[in-house]
Amino acid sequence: MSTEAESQQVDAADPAATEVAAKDDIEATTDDVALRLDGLTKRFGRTTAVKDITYTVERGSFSGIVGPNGAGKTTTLSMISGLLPPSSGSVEVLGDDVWRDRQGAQKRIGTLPDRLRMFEQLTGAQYLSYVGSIRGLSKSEVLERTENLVDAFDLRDNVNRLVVDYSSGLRKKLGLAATLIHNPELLVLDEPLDAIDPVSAGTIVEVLETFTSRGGTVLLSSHSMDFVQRVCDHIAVIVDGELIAEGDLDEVRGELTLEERFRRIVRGPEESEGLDWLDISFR
Ligand SMILES: Nc1ncnc2c1ncn2[C@@H]1O[C@H](COP(=O)(O)OP(=O)(O)OP(=O)(O)O)[C@@H](O)[C@H]1O
Repeated sequence: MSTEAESQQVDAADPAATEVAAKDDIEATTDDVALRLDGLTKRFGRTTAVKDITYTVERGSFSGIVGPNGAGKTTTLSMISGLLPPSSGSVEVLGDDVWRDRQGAQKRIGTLPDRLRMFEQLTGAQYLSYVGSIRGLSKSEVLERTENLVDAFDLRDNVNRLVVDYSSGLRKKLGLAATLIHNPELLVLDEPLDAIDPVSAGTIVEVLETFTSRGGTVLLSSHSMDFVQRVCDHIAVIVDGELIAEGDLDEVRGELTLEERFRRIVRGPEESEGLDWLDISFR
């Protein structure tokens, strides 16, 4: 018997060693998880916007949440980011309970909320510097990272203009750049490509793919099935606040395109009904 095999046999007979090995296994598994939702629920008065969602996102993955309008995507992402307290259930980011140590968790998360408020009278560069400084970066880090982000998000031509003059797409790009300035481990992005032109979308996807290739994790919501299908390796479908399908892209869509699968899951009416009067073809 080899020395290694002998030691394995001895370890297997030793309860303490077995316990250590089991603990290592659990830690290895926990290490692979970026986000764990357990029974996450949000009620607004009589409306239950998010119902008992249990969901796990692996570290390094590019995960997409899809669902019809009002399904509960924004509410879910807001609870994950520490912006909206859950009614019940828990959110763990990289092993830490977000709602037990919100500030600690937020250091590890970069958030692009649904309606991002910005300081309108700052220039793009000043806005990034401001976000960097409240994130606790040194002056030199702020300067260096602002420069890098301006280039990465192709904001050079607009960086000295006031935010108030930015278009919706430019605001979104600036907001996305700001989510990265503190080098987070998890990005939580609500509709990141909303109002973004195709060229800028390509730029953003490149940045996000670089982020995941270096161990970061992305969780985003989107109404664009094309985009989700192109970039996400894991998908969750939420309807009426409930998680009704999740898995790898191929598991969720099967033989169909994601858009077809989504339509079947959500069962929207194929045609608009009751709008017969909306017809000018014989005028
Ligand atoms: N602050 C609030 N007070 C009351 N109801 C709310 C509040 N925020 C959200 N809701 C309700 O919760 C449900 C889920 O809303 P949410 O914004 O999370 O959906 P969504 O999937 O992001 O929708 P969309 O795709 O249209 O952005 C909706 O019925 C919405 O009206």
